[in-house]
Formats: sequence, structure tokens, C-alpha cells
Amino acid sequence: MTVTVPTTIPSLPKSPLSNLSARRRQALIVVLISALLARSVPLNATSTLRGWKEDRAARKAERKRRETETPLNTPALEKKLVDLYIPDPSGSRTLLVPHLGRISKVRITPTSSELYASHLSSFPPLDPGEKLGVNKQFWKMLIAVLRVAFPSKTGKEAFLLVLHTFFLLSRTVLSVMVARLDGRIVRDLVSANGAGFVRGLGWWFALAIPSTYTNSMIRYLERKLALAFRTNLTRYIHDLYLNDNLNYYKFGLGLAAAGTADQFITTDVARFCDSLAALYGNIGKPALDLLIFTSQLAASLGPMGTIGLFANYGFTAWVLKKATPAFGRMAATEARLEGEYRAGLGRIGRDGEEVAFYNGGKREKGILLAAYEKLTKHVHTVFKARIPYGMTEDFVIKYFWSACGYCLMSLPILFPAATKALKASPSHARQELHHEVADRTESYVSNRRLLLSLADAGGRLMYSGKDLAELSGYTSRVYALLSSLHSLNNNIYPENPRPASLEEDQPFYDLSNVHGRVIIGPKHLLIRGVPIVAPAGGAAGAERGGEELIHSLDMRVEQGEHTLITGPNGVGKTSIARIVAQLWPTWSGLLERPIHGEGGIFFLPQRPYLSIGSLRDHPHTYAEMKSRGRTDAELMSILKHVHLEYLPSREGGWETRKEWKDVLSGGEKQRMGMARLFYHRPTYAILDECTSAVSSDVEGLMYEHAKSLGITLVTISHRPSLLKYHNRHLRLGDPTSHHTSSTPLTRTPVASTTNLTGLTAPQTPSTPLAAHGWQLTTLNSTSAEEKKELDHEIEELERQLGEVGGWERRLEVIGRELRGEKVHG
Ligand SMILES: Nc1ncnc2c1ncn2[C@@H]1O[C@H](COP(=O)(O)OP(=O)(O)OP(=O)(O)O)[C@@H](O)[C@H]1O
Repeated sequence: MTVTVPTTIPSLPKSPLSNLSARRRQALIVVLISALLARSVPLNATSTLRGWKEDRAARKAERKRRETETPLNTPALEKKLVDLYIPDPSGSRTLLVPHLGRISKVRITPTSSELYASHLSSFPPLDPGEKLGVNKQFWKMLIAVLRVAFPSKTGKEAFLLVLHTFFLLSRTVLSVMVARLDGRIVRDLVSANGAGFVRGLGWWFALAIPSTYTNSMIRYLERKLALAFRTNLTRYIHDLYLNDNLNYYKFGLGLAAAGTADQFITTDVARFCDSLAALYGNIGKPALDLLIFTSQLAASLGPMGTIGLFANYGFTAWVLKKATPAFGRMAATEARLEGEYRAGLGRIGRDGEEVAFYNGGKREKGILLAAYEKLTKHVHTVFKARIPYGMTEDFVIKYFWSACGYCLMSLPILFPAATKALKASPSHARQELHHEVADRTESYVSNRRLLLSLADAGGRLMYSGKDLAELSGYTSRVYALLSSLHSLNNNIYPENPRPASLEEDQPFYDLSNVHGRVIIGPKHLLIRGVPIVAPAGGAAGAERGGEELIHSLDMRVEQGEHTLITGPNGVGKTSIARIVAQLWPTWSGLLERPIHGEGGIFFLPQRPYLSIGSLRDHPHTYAEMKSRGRTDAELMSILKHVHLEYLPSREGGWETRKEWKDVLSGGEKQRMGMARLFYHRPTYAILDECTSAVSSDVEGLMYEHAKSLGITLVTISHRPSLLKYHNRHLRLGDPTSHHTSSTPLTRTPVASTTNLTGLTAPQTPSTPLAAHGWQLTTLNSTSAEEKKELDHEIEELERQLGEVGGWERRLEVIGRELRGEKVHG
């Protein structure tokens, strides 16, 4: 009988569990891995370690403090949360975050402007025609975003990554051990070795504990890593989005990337981080598995088998690359459509009352459904594209790979076995049969398990090609957001050539060509030669530039010069405020204004702004109030001036937290705005229709009070009744024809020119101004001197009127003398 014994099968190393030297080898591997990991820690590890230890000690102390506290009930918690955060002179903030009935203190250090400046060159604007996918541009974008998500080689993320890598390596080592043990158990079973079999089972369970722990830790660390990436990106974006350059406003205006910021900052960033953290595990681990398993199998499969294995990898990668649709572009499109749908929902939430009054639910539903349909249609396309791809993937990885595995395994068994069989003597054959079969069984079981793991690793590596493509989509979204914010922050816009269709005399306002001068700090407000232009970004901006509302405005306001701005709807009144507040650019000319806030200039817009927080938070947070020595009594006296003294008792105290924009009436909201003005007492206030919902009597009292506090008012309004609180009047549009009734009927403009440092308005007030004209007049009756002069004039006229009787008598005498009559006396 011919026995096919594969002598060339190098018997697998004895099980590490039963062989001491093998165990030593395993230990050596672990030591080597640890040494490798230790090497990955940079040389300045001592200081890093010290910093890390200090951090850990601080975190431990904070945890202990929280653990010793008894959880609070909601009202007590709310009382403790009187401050949203505690500011620090260094610019950091300690946030008070409620968590499980206790308050966690989280210190947030703002991102430095130097860091933003150093990152600017990494985020050039994305070319709209850029092809999305796993290409050179993708790697560039990924590296740029990683500078934010993974800021330091010695930071928390690096530590997590090292730990993650360690567990990934451990899992591979454990998988090899399990494969060997599997073979060993079956071998003992085949050779009826009961003791060995039981020992094997014992090791089986012993290995189960580190294996399951390793698997759980891998998942945990992957999520921690994703969260750490997200935290870094989110804080960086928040600091860039909500800074003094008003990037949030400009982003909303559509001057940057198309899309809504909330979708970008929430979903897209989260998806990017999850995808990136998972990809490390999905690529790193299988790649490592592939190396280790291949090296383990190479000894069994021989050089031909190993070459075959690599040829197989190459072929699979090529087939899958050919079969992969543009997953990156699809992911980016899906994110954009999700954003549009989300924006629709957000709008209904925000303007719910208005929609309800207009009974606009049906229309909004239509808009929402259309957005949702657009999204589902796209998702459908993605699903469909996945069918052939999934089939190819499954066929290649599950079936083709298994068949190849069997073939490869058969190579050393079938061919060298024949040679060995010829050489084997029949007397030895029977004797060795038992051992050889057992060895072969062990070898087969171990190899099969390794091959299965290899197929699994290879499969995951190939699947991750799709993940990588999707990551490229998310990367492009996060990159677009960061790049847009950087551009906005540095006022960088794409340069647009002047459109040929524009007439010669038409100015072209391109955002990349803004050269007005803005000086913040003077004690006056000066606008000299500034065009009032509504900016336009994107395609609209390229086509016709910004919209000119006023060709050039000159106005100077010194303290005490209360100025009322009137004009027809849409003429550009609020736009002046937008330019002064620097929401819109100063295209040319000069703008000088005080600093924003206390002691400077304050803006009250048409729509009152009320943040979520306590009633007290509206002028200031509790901590800020305390640091400035302001008191509740002072707050109450301010509320009296705006006739809202009933509010704290009606709403349950100063600490009550509510969605104030829904709780207060329109007039109350506007009066709260005035209360904030009185609290901050700026030198100048630009009031834009901010009392339109307040009754005239209260409005008058508030204006008088503002003036008594020394606040110079620049008011935008349609109410002629407000004219009496101002001594100058800026009329926009054509003042001879507009019907806003802001023209004073009883008060005559005494001059059409301003007498302020040579700033002049058009010379003839009666001349109809151009559609985009303006006229600044000084009103007379509020000046004491003018009043005195007028009194003198009246006295003189009355004196002259008193003389009329005498002159009439004299006229009669002269007439009689001329007729020859005799006149006596
Ligand atoms: N965000 C914007 N983007 C582009 N154009 C805008 C924007 N806001 C306003 N405009 C344009 O600027 C014009 C002037 O707007 P503005 O708000 O200054 O008018 P207004 O004089 O204050 O009008 P009203 O009396 O109705 O408040 C509008 O007609 C509009 O065309």
C-alpha cells in the first residue's frame, strides 16, 4: 500500500503552549513588540510623560471630587449652573457641564491665531471641478485635516493610537496561537491522546480571556480615537467659526462653501472621524495579519505557494479596483443632500410661528419631501451601484480565495508526497503511519485556520478599499469647511474678472478687491466715501458682483449728535449698520468707529437676539457680572426703565432658564434689547428699528433715558415721532418723493450740509437726489443757541409789528398832504 506522506511539509513549529522554547519565542515576540512600541514614543518622552502624569493626576482629583459629591436634583443642579462657564484672564474658559447629577469642570483653551496662520497654507480653496476619489488630492486633503485632528505626536491621540496598535498586534498573535492550538487539539483527538486533549481545552479557555478582552479593547479604543479626532476638529472649527471676524455670519451669507454649517460641523465631521478611526483598524490590522499569516504559511506552502498567494492578492486588488464605483463622490453628494434636508427641517423649527400664521405647513412639507426624495433617489443609486460591486467582492474574496487556498494547500501535500512515497520503505510505513496522519491533520487544521484568517484579513483589506473611497468623500467635506473658514478668516475670495456685459459706468464690486480702510478705536463714527454695497459670493458674485445701494456715503457722528436715518424700504438703511459693524466689507473709502461693546459702539438689530440661558445671562453671565461689581438691584432698576420689572417674578427669578425667544412677546423682546443697551452703556448705539413693536410712550421714555445715560443714538426707523429725540437727520433715497413720512412737517431743515469737518451732503436739498442718493440735515430746535436766536428774532418781529399802527398813521398823513389837504400837527 502506498502511503502519501509529505516529507517536504516542514512540520509546523510545536505548539507554543506545550513547548517551552516556543513559549519563549512567543514571549520574545511580545517583548519585541513592546520594544517597538516603546521606540515609537519620541525622545522627549520624559517631559511628555511628566505632563501626561500631571494631567492624569488632575483628572483623578476631579473624578474624586465628583465621586464624593452626592448627585443633585434638577433645581439644585440648575442653581449650581448659574454660570455657563468661568472665564480665565489667559483667555481659557472652564465650562460647567452637568453629568450624572454632578457638575464636571472642563477647561477649554482657545486655539491660537498663530496656529491658524501656520495652517492657512495647508488649506487652499478647493477647485469646484476637482475629481473626488482616492487620488493625490485626497491624500493632500487628508494630511491637512490630520494636522488638526491629530495635532501632536505626543498627545492623547498618539497614546490611543499606540495602545490601539498594541491591541491589534495582540489580536494577531492570539489568532496565530488559536490556530496552532486548534490543530494541536485535533491532533490529540486523532491520536487518542486524552490528557493532551484536556490540556488543549484548558489552554483554549485560557486564551479566550485575553482574546475577548483584546477584541473589546480594540472596539473601545477605536471609538475613543474617533472621539478624540472629533473633539480636536470641533474645537478648532468652533474657534474659527465663532470668532471676532464674524465668520459664522459670512458663512451663512453664502460667501464661502455651499451648504449649511450645521451639517458640516455635526454629521460630516463625525462621519469623517468614525471612518478614519475605523479605517486604521480596517487597514492596519488586516495588513498586519496578512504579513504574519503569510509568513506563518510560507513555511508550509513553500516558495511556489507563497508566490501564488501574493499573485492572488495583486489580482484581487486589480479586480476590485476595476469594479469599484465612485464611492467618494457618492458619499460627498449624500452628505450634501442630507444637509439640504436638515436645513429644511431647521428652518421650520426656527420659523415655526410664522409658518403657522401663514398656514405654510403644506408648502414646507412639499419642500421637505422634495429634499428627502432627492436624498433617497441618490441613496438608491448608491445601493444599486453596490450590487455588482458586492457580487464581485464576495465572489473574489469568499469563493475565489477559498479555491486558491485549497489549491495552495494541496501543492506541498500532493506533489512532494509522491516522491516521499516512492522512497519510503514498507516496513517503516506502517510504523510511521499513525504519527504522520496525526501530524498532517494538525498541520492541515492549523493551515486551514490560518488560511481562513488570511482570507478574512484579505477580505477586510479589500473591503476597506470601499471605506477608503468613502473616507475620501468625507475628507473633501471637512476639508471644504476648514478651507472656507480659513479663507473667510483671512478675507480671501476667488478673484472674478469684470463681466463684459457690465456697462462702463457700472461699478463692479468683487470680494477679492476690497480696499476700504477701517480704523477701530476712535471716539467718533466716521464714514467717508464708502459705497454701501450688498456683497454677493459664489456664482452670483462672479456674474455681477455686489449690489450697490448707495454710491458713496459721507457721515460723521460725534458724541451728542443723535442721528435718525430714514428712507424707503430696501434702500440700504440697515446695510449702513452692517458695514459699520463690519458684517459687510468696506469696499473703498474710510470707516472709523469706536470699539464694539462697553464704552464703544453697540448694535441693536431689527430682530432681537435672545440666547438660551438664564434671565440674568442676557446682559452678562453671572461670573462676568460679579467681576464687574454689578448687582441684581442694578439689573432691576434697568428693567424698570424698560417697563419689564415684572419679568423676574413672572418667570421665576433671575436664574430661570428658558427659550426666551419663545417666552417673551415681540415688544418684550425689544425692550430686553434696550435693557441690554442700558446695562452696557456704550458711547454710541446703532438702533435698527429695535423699538418698532414697543408702544410709543414707552419708546419715548426709553430714548430719553438712553440720552440721559450719555449714549449717542444713531437710529434707523420709519417712525417720525422719533425725530424729536435726534438732532440730525440722514435721509436715504429720494427725499423729495418718498412717502415714509419721515420728513418733518413742522421742523424745517436749516441746512443741507453737515458742518462737520468738511463732510458735505448734496448742496441743494430740493433737487431730487439720484435713486441712490442721501441727504444729511441738522435739525434746529434742539440747539439752545438756535432757540435763543429764534427768540431774538421773534422779539424783533413783535417790536416791528408794534410799530405798524404808527407807520399806518404816518402813511395816511403823507397821502393827505399829497392831495393838498391841510394837515394839523
Ligand atoms: N444678506 C443679503 N445679501 C444680499 N443682499 C442683501 C442682503 N440683505 C439685504 N440685501 C439687499 O440690500 C438691500 C437693502 O437692505 P436693507 O436691509 O439695508 O434695507 P433697509 O433700508 O433697512 O430696508 P427696511 O426699511 O425694509 O428695513 C435689500 O433690498 C437687498 O436687496
